[in-house]
Amino acid sequence: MAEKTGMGAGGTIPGKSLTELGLTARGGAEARITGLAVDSREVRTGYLFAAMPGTRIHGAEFIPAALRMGAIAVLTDAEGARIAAEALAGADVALVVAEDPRQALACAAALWFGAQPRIMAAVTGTNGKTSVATFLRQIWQGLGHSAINLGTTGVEGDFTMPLAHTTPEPITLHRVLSEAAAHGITHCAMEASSHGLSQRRLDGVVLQAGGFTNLTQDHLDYHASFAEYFDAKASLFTRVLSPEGHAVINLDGARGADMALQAEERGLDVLTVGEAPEAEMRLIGRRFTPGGQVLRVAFNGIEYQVGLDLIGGFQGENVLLAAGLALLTGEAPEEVFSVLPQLSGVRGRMQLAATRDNGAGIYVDYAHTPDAVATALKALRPHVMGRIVCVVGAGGDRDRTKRPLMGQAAAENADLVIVTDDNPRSEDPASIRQAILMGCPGALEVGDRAEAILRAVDALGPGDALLIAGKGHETGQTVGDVVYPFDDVEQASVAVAALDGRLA
Ligand SMILES: CC(=O)N[C@H]1[C@@H](OP(=O)(O)OP(=O)(O)OC[C@H]2O[C@@H](n3ccc(=O)[nH]c3=O)[C@H](O)[C@@H]2O)O[C@H](CO)[C@@H](O)[C@@H]1O[C@H](C)C(=O)N[C@@H](C)C(=O)N[C@H](CCC(=O)O)C(=O)O
Ligand SMILES: Nc1ncnc2c1ncn2[C@@H]1O[C@H](COP(=O)(O)OP(=O)(O)OP(=O)(O)O)[C@@H](O)[C@H]1O
Ligand SMILES: N[C@H](CCC[C@H](N)C(=O)O)C(=O)O
Ligand SMILES: [Mg+2]
Repeated sequence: MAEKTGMGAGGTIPGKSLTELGLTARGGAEARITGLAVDSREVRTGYLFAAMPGTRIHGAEFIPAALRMGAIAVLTDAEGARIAAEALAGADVALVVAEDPRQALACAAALWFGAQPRIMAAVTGTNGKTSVATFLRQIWQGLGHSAINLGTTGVEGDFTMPLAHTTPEPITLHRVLSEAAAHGITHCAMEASSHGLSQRRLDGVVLQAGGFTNLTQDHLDYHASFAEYFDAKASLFTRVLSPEGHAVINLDGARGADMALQAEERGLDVLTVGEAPEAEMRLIGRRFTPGGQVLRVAFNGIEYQVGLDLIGGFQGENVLLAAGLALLTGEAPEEVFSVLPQLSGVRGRMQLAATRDNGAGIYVDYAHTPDAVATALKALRPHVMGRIVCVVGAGGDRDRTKRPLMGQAAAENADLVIVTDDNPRSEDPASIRQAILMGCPGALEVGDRAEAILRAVDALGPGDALLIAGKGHETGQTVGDVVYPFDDVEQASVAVAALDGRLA
């Protein structure tokens, strides 16, 4: 889905001066603008064009185009001002040169739209953001609040909207938040992706609390090193949250202790959760049941027993993090623990998609990192008496180094692995599969995802289970620039129907 990044006055919102948006133009020019756009193609008459340094090209290259479209103000950095010096010299335009133009844009967008839900929490980490944000939204709803979660699966809850990014760029983000507030939404749980944090996409949001799940390998195509990736995630606690904010850290998650330290050093009020003995909200016992798990949790000297209809220990971890965020945003512990049994699973996360006539279960999960593949497969073990089959692929135009590690995680934790395609995008699908196969040389290679699922389902005997990893809630397979309709849950049902003779 294309995200419209421009947003103007549209006749209802009065224009605002640059000063009102916290921006100072060179030479003191005081323009009154009618809208903001980060893409020159969305500029309209009277707009401010934010010319950002991109990963492919500097947005300043598009300043002449933006001026032709009617921009009367430009926000950029020193390099951008240099690039467009000629176009800017001859134009009647207010020029704002900021040291950190992305942060300036984030704050300007917040001021432009001027409203957000009163209570906001952001969740970061490699895996589990969507899950925690969705559980937190459900907890708030269970306690009677009008709430949304915002991220990979769009805006969900009491106000819905599709989104193209996990953390949208600031103009889209603040437009959505102000519309949600106008619809009476008081509580919002949002995801903070590492791209979003490093591009300052959420720097203008007023957050009460931040949550951290874990940090393992992903996105090393974008971040120069793992340390830089950690710093991007840590910036939720070290920059975005105000020092009066709260942090909830999953101590069981990789790098949890390091993240807690960062949050404490910033002076945040930190709540730690997990099985670790030093966790303040502590998981002291867990029993898996056929359809879920029962947790025993100790908090503030009281023990709570919580039954969850959720498969996978990691989902229990995510629920505790969400519960911690609910507590630090003002809810009472006994009320929070009382609504946890009502939580329902997140679409495409350990979702039981179909069951064969012989009883074998087929699960769809969004595992698209090495740790997630291992975690999801390990999570299935206590529920499976027979073999575990895994269908796995890796996305094109994403971290290449994670591919063999995903293959290895599948081989180590499943009994049969089928390597297939998952959004090859601009890359050659066969070479992505080859990279995965380096980590699981004994695996079967079936490029066509529908056929891979069919063959995996066919391999299931009584007591076996299948994990279809990587696409979760997605409804398309992106090959080149084309998105073909594709839904793992649907394909699982189709395969079962075909093999168990349930077709009409
Ligand atoms: C790597 C990345 O995050 N890129 C995002 C970034 O693009 P960029 O800055 O690199 O853009 P660029 O192509 O170099 O262009 C530079 C500037 O020129 C502007 N431009 C470009 C063309 C034009 O005609 N006119 C114009 O003004 C662009 O709007 C941009 O501001 O800013 C763009 C505008 O906001 C985003 O659309 C784009 O997301 C791309 C499409 C993307 O795929 N991002 C993914 C990787 C992403 O952000 N994912 C995260 C993480 C998901 C996870 O957790 O796994 C997410 O939050 O979704
Ligand atoms: N706490 C966790 N620890 C390890 N793995 C997890 C955890 N939570 C979720 N996962 C794995 O990660 C997958 C994605 O979960 P989820 O969508 O909640 O993560 P995310 O951080 O939002 O991902 P994205 O980066 O795509 O936004 C799940 O399907 C599961 O395989
Ligand atoms: N937010 C993740 C989603 C990956 C999902 C997987 N299906 C893929 O396409 O790699 C990303 O954009 O890297
Ligand atoms: Mg997500």
